[in-house]
Amino acid sequence: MTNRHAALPSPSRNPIDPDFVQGVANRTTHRAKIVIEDLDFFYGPTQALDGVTLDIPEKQVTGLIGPSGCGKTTLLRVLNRLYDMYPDERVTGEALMDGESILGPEVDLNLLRWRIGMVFQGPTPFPMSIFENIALGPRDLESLSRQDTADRVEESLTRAALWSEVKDRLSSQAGALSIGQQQRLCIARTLAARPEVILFDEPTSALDPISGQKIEALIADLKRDFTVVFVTHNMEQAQRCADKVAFFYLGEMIEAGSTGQMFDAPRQRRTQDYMAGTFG
Ligand SMILES: Nc1ncnc2c1ncn2[C@@H]1O[C@H](COP(=O)(O)OP(=O)(O)OP(=O)(O)O)[C@@H](O)[C@H]1O
Repeated sequence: MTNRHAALPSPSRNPIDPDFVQGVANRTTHRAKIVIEDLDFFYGPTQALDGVTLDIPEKQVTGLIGPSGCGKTTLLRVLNRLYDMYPDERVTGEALMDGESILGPEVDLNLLRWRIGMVFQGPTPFPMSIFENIALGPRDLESLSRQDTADRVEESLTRAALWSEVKDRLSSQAGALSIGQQQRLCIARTLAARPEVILFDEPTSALDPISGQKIEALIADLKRDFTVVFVTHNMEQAQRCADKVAFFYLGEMIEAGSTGQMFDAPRQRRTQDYMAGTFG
């Protein structure tokens, strides 16, 4: 990796140049955990991302917003290489984590998905017990002992704010949990891998308001230890949870900046219109 990603745009450039201003807003003062550079993505002939450049700050929450079909989910799918399972999907450009390519052919995809976990829109528990849902991955992949596995299950469920609700019924089927609990179980399953980055794709859209609030609180807490990226259609949720917001439109990343700046003083007309509810 070159070190051009780590630095702010050169101060010798004209500071009123809008590209310079946007560059500063996009590159926050936090170290970038992930750097996305000029990324294009194609589903067969359909281009879904067009020249996306974005830094994801470490141990911060980054919210991806924008109207339906603008490429938010596609970007998450790129970051943990889900597209790799589909031969007609392809990406160009670069995405780096800690300076190393996520997209190169040499990347160990199992390890990558361990380091970059993903929580989907609706809960996707495995048809097995609560305990096994969490234990399955780390026990097999890290060859954990029985006790270490049990400890990891407790640690993960505690961190996902579910332990007190399920500790007396760990052998029950996960499918018997409420939908909100199932979503926290899926978060616990992701945490059990001890990832560095967690991607959430509209994590509360299938939940009732109370369950949604619990997930929001969880996201806010997780950034103490993890880098979080989440997709949301809910502007209030973006304001409550995100430190940084990136606005997408028709596959392009139009504008990114601190949540305060993006909501109080968006620079681009399309961002203003979207925030104001004029379209989308
Ligand atoms: N499997 C696919 N095959 C072809 N085109 C796809 C596929 N999945 C998504 N697309 C297209 O790619 C574009 C981006 O889709 P994506 O799901 O990333 O948008 P999004 O912003 O997450 O939308 P939403 O907010 O509705 O979830 C859209 O035009 C969509 O129709």
